[in-house]
Formats: sequence, structure tokens, C-alpha cells
Amino acid sequence: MAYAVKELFKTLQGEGAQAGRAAVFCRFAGCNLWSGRERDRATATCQFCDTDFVGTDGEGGGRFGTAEDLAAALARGWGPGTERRYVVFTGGEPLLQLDTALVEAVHAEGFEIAIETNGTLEPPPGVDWICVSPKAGADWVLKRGHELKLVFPQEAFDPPELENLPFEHHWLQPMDGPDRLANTARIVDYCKDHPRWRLSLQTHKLIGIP
Ligand SMILES: C[S@@+](CC[C@H](N)C(=O)[O-])C[C@H]1O[C@@H](n2cnc3c(N)ncnc32)[C@H](O)[C@@H]1O
Ligand SMILES: Nc1nc2[nH]cc(C(=O)O)c2c(=O)[nH]1
Ligand code: SF4
Ligand SMILES: [Mg+2]
Repeated sequence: MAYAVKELFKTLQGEGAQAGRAAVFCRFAGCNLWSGRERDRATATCQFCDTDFVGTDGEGGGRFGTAEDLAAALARGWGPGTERRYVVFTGGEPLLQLDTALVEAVHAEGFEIAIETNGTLEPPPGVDWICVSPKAGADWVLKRGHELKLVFPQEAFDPPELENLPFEHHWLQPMDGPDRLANTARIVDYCKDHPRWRLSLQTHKLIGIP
């Protein structure tokens, strides 16, 4: 199948347990919880999104006709060297497009594969690192993985009800926006009393990298 990619760039993973790790980010166009248009935000299922995932006009973006074409672009995006190649498929919602053919082609280029997903869709087999970030009001089906990253606060989610789900890491990430500092302070207090949970900062924003 063909793949619509908003942008493709190398940076450091900014969030969660892999923060600080070099990665090629492949941001797929489109999401099932918001059109991406500002005029639809107030009526969307997910209303706090910090990302432009509309179209294919970003840095390194475009339409890729085959899995091999996209895998080759990821390899170019990584640059010289084949050690520790790491790709983060995000979006938008990556599981609208990531399929077995792409997983196989990207593994063949020597990459470990991570996804950032809203948890409404099942991943294809073979994904090496699964980060699930559930959204209030959405149909949450993927309740296992490597890390659970709950953007906080979302009134519909009570952390104690999620802390026994089978994830290796349980994160609370402050909702960015006008209340980011207050949200962060609430998480600090919460984590002090609930050590099962840890604070995930969006470190790329703090240091001004993509
Ligand atoms: C833009 S989303 C794309 C991947 C997928 N659609 C998802 O929601 O997980 C990437 C990550 O950013 C988080 N995120 C989006 N908007 C945010 C905000 N305003 N503050 C903090 N995290 C945010 C999401 O929860 C997710 O973990
Ligand atoms: N550096 C960096 N790390 C990230 N981790 C998750 C991101 C995302 O938008 O999915 C993201 C992002 O946009 N940039
Ligand atoms: S589910 Fe993810 S990409 Fe979609 S609108 Fe929400 S945060 Fe943005
Ligand atoms: Mg982001």
C-alpha cells in the first residue's frame, strides 16, 4: 500500500523511557480522533493535540508508493552508520498506516521499530517498542505494551485504575497548553505519593529540538 507521511526527520526521542535516544521520526498524516483542522478541534474526540499532522508537506514528508521506498527514506534520514538504528512511527495515528509489509521492510534496513499510538487500533506483529497514550472518549483496545503514557489531566482516567495494566513503565505526561506548569506540579505531587507512576517531560520542547 502507499503511505502518506507528514514529516520524516532525525532527532532524539523526547519522551518516556527512550528519552534521549537518537531516532528517525516518521510522522504519518491523519488521525482517527481529530481531523487536524483547528475549526474541528472543539468537537473532536481528542482536543489537546500539540501536533500538525495534516498533509504531506513537512520536512522529509511525501507519499511513498511502497514499503521499500519508505524504508529507504528512513535509512537516508538516519544517515551514515547502521548501529542502533531506531525509528519512531507517530502521527497522527500511525496504526492507520503501519502494516506488516512496512515492519518487514524497516527491519530489513536494520531498524528497531517504536510506535506512539492512541491505543484505538491493534499493531501489526513485530513492533519492538509500543507506547500507548489513551484518549478520553475514544475506544481503547490496546491495553498492553512497553509504556503507558497518560497525558494528565484527563478527567475520564483515574491512574489507580490503570496501574496494573501490563506495561513495563507507567508515565504521567503534563498536558501542554496554558496549564502546563500547573499540570506538571500536580504530577509531581501525585508521583511522590504513588511511586508506580513517573513524570514524563517533553524534553525536546525544553531544549528546542523537533
Ligand atoms: C501527537 S501524538 C501522535 C501519536 C498518537 N496519535 C497518540 O496520540 O499517541 C504523540 C504523543 O504526544 C502526546 N501529546 C499530544 N498532545 C499533547 C499535549 N498537548 N501535551 C502533552 N502530550 C501531548 C500524545 O498523547 C502522544 O503520547
Ligand atoms: N523529539 C520528539 N520526541 C517525541 N516523542 C513523541 C513525539 C510525538 O510527537 O509522537 C515526539 C516529537 O514530536 N519529538
Ligand atoms: S490521538 Fe494523537 S495525533 Fe490524534 S489528535 Fe490525539 S494526540 Fe493528536
Ligand atoms: Mg510531538
